[in-house]
Amino acid sequence: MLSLDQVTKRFFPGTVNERVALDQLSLTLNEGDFVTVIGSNGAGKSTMLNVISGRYPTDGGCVVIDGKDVTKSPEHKRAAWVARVFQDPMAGTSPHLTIEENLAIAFRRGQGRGLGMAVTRAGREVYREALATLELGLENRLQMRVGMLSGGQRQALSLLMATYAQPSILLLDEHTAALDPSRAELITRLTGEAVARHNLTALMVTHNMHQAIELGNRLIMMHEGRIVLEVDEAAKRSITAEALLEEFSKIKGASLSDRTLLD
Ligand SMILES: Nc1ncnc2c1ncn2[C@@H]1O[C@H](COP(=O)(O)OP(=O)(O)OP(=O)(O)O)[C@@H](O)[C@H]1O
Repeated sequence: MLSLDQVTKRFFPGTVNERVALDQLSLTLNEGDFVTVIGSNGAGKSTMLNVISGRYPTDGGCVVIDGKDVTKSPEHKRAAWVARVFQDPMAGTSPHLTIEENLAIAFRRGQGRGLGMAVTRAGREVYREALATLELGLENRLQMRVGMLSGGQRQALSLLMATYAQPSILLLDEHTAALDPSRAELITRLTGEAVARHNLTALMVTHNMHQAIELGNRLIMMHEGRIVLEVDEAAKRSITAEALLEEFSKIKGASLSDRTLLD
């Protein structure tokens, strides 16, 4: 479903500022895997997502999605397979369009151009049904402009828009970090539900240890552009935040990100 094979990414190569953000990183996600990613500051977590989405070209190795080598595919082409929810709740939706217009665009993703944001009667029923799963009452506010929604409501909508079209890979980029604790809790729950409903393959970067443990069936820890710990499905069921911290403290020179939330 997703495979990174010996992927290297350098910034400012050949200069005194050279940074190796990803160092021959290899990772495979099988269909339905949901991998949570934690690590130190500057470990390469965001860079890994950017290399998968095609935002950054690689300096070595390859990225394979659904058996297709997409290493050289630009971001807009990979958008047919890769969906992403960003930290900023404002990033995933268009504030000047209504809820139903945003959904019309998202739900037609990958079905070619033409209808754009046109809303049909049949479409409206589909949107209402999908919005009802969020349990936020948005199904009764289809014609409201998205700019009027709260950050938590917008992030819930972004999540729905990213997951509904069942992307081959869902990237979650600290997508609850900008929300207050109760909204973060809601989005965490909705994330688990959406991934399970569509049997999605997902990769989630988080600084929230509780979330990293609660969500997903596998966990990886990154440091200096490499994966330094992999927790498989069986081990993840019983792992604790304390055990993860203990593992991290064994890595020479490593400290968990200063934004880490322990509960
Ligand atoms: N656009 C960029 N230009 C130059 N250097 C970059 C760029 N993006 C990332 N880096 C560098 O690459 C390394 C990895 O950064 P990255 O943002 O991927 O880490 P991260 O694990 O997401 O960190 P954090 O948890 O602090 O957000 C860092 O040394 C960072 O300074």
